[in-house]
Amino acid sequence: MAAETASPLPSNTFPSQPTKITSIKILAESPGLTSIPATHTFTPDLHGQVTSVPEGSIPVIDYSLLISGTPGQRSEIVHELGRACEDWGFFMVINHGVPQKLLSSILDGCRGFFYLEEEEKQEFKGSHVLDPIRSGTSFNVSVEKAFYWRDFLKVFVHPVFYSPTKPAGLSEVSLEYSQRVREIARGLLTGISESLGLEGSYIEKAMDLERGKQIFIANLYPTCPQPELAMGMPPHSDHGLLTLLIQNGIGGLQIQHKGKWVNVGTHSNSFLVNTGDHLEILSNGRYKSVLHRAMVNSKGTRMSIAMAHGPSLDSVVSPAPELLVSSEGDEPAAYIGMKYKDYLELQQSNKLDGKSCLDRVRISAV
Ligand SMILES: O=C(O)CCC(=O)C(=O)O
Ligand SMILES: [Fe+2]
Repeated sequence: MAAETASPLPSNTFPSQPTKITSIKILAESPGLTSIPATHTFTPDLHGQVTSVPEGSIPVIDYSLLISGTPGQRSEIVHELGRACEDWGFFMVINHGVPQKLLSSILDGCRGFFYLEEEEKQEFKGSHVLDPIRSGTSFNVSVEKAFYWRDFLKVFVHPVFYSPTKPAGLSEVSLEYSQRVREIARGLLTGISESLGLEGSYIEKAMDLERGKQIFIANLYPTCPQPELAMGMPPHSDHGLLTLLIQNGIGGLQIQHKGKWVNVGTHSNSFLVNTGDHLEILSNGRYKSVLHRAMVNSKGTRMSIAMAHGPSLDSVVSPAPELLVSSEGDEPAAYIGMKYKDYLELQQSNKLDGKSCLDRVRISAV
């Protein structure tokens, strides 16, 4: 693995640092750290050009209108959802009904996990992509050339609920949070099905959401002495259908929109939602999976919690046949079918040669 072949770091620059970095939090807490290791350095142009979108241009979906609005309000929101998925692959959800207290509690619980002693976290390390609890650093260390300024905890919370047993209380809060967020994701997917001209329950049934995979991902991005040379999480798209994200009031998420990186900022009491690879496949490319990345800063530790909602592991995901016929004639399928489980394994493998997993299932136009 690249992490094991990295050359030792000069001891005068990084005083008390182990050669193999297993926690960015520990590294960031090293006394007198003023620069970052070569293993974690990116060339500045990787940050690319960033634009700030004018306030109000990121789509906002009022969830309460989707669930309990008048028929007219509901059809308006379904239309807005479709536009948001098509134009951005990203939107904010407000009036979702999850109490602010639960959002704070889950962020506190995850902070508690990251602040456990390193030895205590060892039992939750995991190794395989299908291990129900995994924690560690970076993104996918087996295939990366440079490492990211990020520690993470990844837990499967549905169809079987798992949780680290420490810190006390995390498990209960995580169960409640997972259930509430899953309900919202299902409500949104009902609206998204309708926006595609399908029955409301289409995605629910076709993707077997009763047994759908829900993955809880907590990210910790400690303060970084050289944020312009580091990356919290590289540009990527999420597997699955929809990811719902919250953060601790410190921004860092950027999404790609019309070829430019856009700062998303912080929006208290709302979920930031992005469409995933399997919605792109199911919709035959109408709703593209959005590229996004996380930047770091020198001012404060950032935390985010992403909740990914995918099909059941055994679902074979391919374009919905109903979307391949239109009044203008037949539309060819643009993706091959692949079992969700196989997709996850392929994504984490080193068999992609720098390509995205989506490229592997996309049928290129001849
Ligand atoms: O921390 C963020 O804002 C992004 C997290 C993310 O993209 C992920 O966990 O997949
Ligand atoms: Fe992501």
